[in-house]
Amino acid sequence: MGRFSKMHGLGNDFVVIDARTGPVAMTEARVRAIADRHAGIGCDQLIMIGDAPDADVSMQIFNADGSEVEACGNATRCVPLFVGRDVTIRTKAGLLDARLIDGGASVDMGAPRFEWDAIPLAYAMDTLTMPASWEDLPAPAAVNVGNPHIIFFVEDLDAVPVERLGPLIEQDPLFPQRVNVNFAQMVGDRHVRLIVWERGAGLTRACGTGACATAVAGIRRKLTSGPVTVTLPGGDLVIDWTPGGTIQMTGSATHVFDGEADWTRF
Ligand SMILES: N[C@@H](CCC[C@H](N)C(=O)O)C(=O)O
Repeated sequence: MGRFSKMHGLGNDFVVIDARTGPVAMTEARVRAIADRHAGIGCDQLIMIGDAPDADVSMQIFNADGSEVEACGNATRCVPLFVGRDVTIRTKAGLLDARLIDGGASVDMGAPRFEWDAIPLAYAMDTLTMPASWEDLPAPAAVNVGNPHIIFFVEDLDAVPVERLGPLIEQDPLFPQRVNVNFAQMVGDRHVRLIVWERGAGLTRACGTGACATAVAGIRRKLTSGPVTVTLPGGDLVIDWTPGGTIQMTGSATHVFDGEADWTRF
């Protein structure tokens, strides 16, 4: 039997497995079965915490569709809560520092990247105002914050057909590794509303890296300046970034329950 914790950051939920006590073989099919909300435990992402030679712990991140990815902001805030103290975390996107605060955590998410081949895009173009549009949504920005994001700043967020456009853009051949799709509306000088269609997970209640990418794109476009409050369907994150620096993300992290499961049954 293997132990796990059910956790979430603003309703973006995780099955967190402690692989420090023994290896857990995770296949794409097994992740999909565990993440299944009807026949499995149910989660947006499955997180495996392990040992790391150069950090307190390592974190592996799997989307609900079984794909392994580089970064997950909301899960990163859950890691110090899971471990019980401030931690350095080795991820595929680099080494991250996560500090516990009252009710959540603050994380240094590293420096964003803007080069077209770092997003990555299929061919060279300006990533601040992309010469591309989907239906009547023009000129998005692209940012890599460990994982790839595209951000549309819109006038009326409620009018965007997120569930129709999200998967279409996620799978567009312009994005060789697919993409997380962010729809954002400025609602104040330092306040943005955001809905995210996540690569490999679909519509989630919150996306930490999406909030980081959106705040960075808004600051680069001079629509806002940090710290920026990002309101997602699941609640608020505060994101701070100054050009040339690293991104600071602060917000809640929640432990729901602990359980045991026989992973070979999935
Ligand atoms: N929910 C996450 C992002 C998870 C990974 C993402 N779907 C991807 O494929 O890159 C967050 O809080 O950042």
